[in-house]
Amino acid sequence: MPTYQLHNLTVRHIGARSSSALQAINLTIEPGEQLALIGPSGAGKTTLLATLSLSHQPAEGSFSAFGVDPWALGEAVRHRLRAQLFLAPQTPPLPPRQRVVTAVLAARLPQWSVWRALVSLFKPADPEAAWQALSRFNLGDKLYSRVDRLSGGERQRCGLARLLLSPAKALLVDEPLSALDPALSELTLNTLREEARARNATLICSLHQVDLALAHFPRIVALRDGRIAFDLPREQVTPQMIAALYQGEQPTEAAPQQPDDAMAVKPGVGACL
Ligand SMILES: Nc1ncnc2c1ncn2[C@@H]1O[C@H](COP(=O)(O)OP(=O)(O)OP(=O)(O)O)[C@@H](O)[C@H]1O
Repeated sequence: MPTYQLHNLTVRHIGARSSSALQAINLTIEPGEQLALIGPSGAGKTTLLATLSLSHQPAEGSFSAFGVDPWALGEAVRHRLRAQLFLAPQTPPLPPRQRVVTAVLAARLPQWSVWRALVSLFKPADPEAAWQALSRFNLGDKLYSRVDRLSGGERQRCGLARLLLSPAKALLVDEPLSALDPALSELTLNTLREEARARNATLICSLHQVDLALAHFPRIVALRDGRIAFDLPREQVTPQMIAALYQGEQPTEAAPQQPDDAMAVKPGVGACL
């Protein structure tokens, strides 16, 4: 059963004056797949991730997650389905005065009773697990720091450490590298991919760094103006396609990277732009 199946999907933002944020989206995403969403600013990447995390109800078309249409379910059942999905937004909503350990352990709230959750606010329930998750993003030393004392990149990785503690089977990650240097970007993508592989979870990650998307992800879904421009194995993505996708835009380039495994496309994508 696919993790997601979208057919002719249209999504509109409430109150938006312009046309749909997503139009005629067709996508089938299998369990364990790892794919990158690319495309210029405003293309619809965040909207698609929000739709996949059940934050936006589609206006038209059909949508299923784990074989069911979440919007045909009652609120309580849909809420339980949400526990299977984890969206890591670009700017994680972390309470500023909270300790990092508490903020990270909050990923387990859906699994806890109200009583356990309340107690954990005062005495973190499993600091060792939080430390391990943070350490995988090179952030173990911030376990007891206050969230508002973290740098932008540290906050971003703190948000990703939450993902490691959630039991989700679909990991949705929105521009995780926007505040990270090249070495941490590499570490972050490797950690996310390892985690997804270890739990056979689906990983969908939006990226502005086209070279990193091609180096790390076997499948590339490109959006432009709310539509899928192409959906291809990375070996079939050509520099010309990338140039056309970003025509009139400037995709972000990271420092030169070595692909982590064999790939036919040379990531010299920036050169043609
Ligand atoms: N809350 C909102 N209300 C109205 N329109 C919105 C809202 N959020 C996004 N949009 C519009 O929807 C379209 C898609 O935006 P979205 O944020 O999904 O793009 P994106 O590809 O993630 O962009 P970026 O790379 O800049 O983050 C844009 O035209 C944007 O202006």
